[in-house]
Amino acid sequence: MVLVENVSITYKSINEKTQVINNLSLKIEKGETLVILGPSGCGKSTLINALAKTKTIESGRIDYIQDGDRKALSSKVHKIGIIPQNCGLLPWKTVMENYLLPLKIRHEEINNETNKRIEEICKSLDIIPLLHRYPRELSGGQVQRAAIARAFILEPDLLLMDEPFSSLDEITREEAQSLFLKIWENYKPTTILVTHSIDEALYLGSRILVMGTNMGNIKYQIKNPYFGKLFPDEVEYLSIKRTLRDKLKPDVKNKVI
Ligand SMILES: Nc1ncnc2c1ncn2[C@@H]1O[C@H](COP(=O)(O)OP(=O)(O)OP(=O)(O)O)[C@@H](O)[C@H]1O
Repeated sequence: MVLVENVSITYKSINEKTQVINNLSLKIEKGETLVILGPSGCGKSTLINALAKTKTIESGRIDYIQDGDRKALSSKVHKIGIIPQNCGLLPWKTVMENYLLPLKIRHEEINNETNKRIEEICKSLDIIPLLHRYPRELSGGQVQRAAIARAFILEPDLLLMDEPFSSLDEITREEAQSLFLKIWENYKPTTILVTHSIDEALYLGSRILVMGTNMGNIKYQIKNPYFGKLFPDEVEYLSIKRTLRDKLKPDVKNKVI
């Protein structure tokens, strides 16, 4: 489980300070897919960066709790997988080299089991023939599938996804989302997904949060019993969609202090 407690983040420039996240508290249960929806600029990517430990928090704490053992979330201790919007693959390394690098950085032994896991994941995402290509030699959909594979090969304790499918056309996006779900079902990592798409939230999220303009304020949340499936009742689907759209309407701007 990941616990975000009273976290605040402010960006400071020469002329101003912008408080983006204000006293945010969140609990992400083990094995859930938490989707965060919120108006543009409310701080979703900032939160993902804080969880990925690439943005320092100003106050509060982010902890990882496993079997009653509570530790500060750390990329040195915990495996944090990231699927960003721009794929995040290093352009000067082949797809396979991109997969091996995070394991080498963590000093993990690359043994038969690792090779089997890589093969299994790549097979289910249909990217075996692409393993020796460079990212620039792949289509947009292939790049995104390669990035999904990289995150799962790490066997992440926490999987972070920042608008991972937003650059894809509709058909490719649906295909990548289904492949993602198929592989997610096998590993069920604790997942946080940021998206602008209500349809994507309802397809991939077991719980959906709508944040206010100044993130810290959770405006609305629902559990989604149909995640990964089609809603059995279209009227119910449209009604939930309408509610989420209403809750997403922006309120006040980020506070300049
Ligand atoms: N490096 C930075 N320096 C100063 N302000 C920043 C910086 N990065 C982001 N911001 C500001 O912080 C706020 C939150 O940005 P963030 O990218 O987290 O929002 P978001 O909710 O992910 O937006 P979007 O949905 O449009 O991607 C925005 O007002 C943005 O202008």
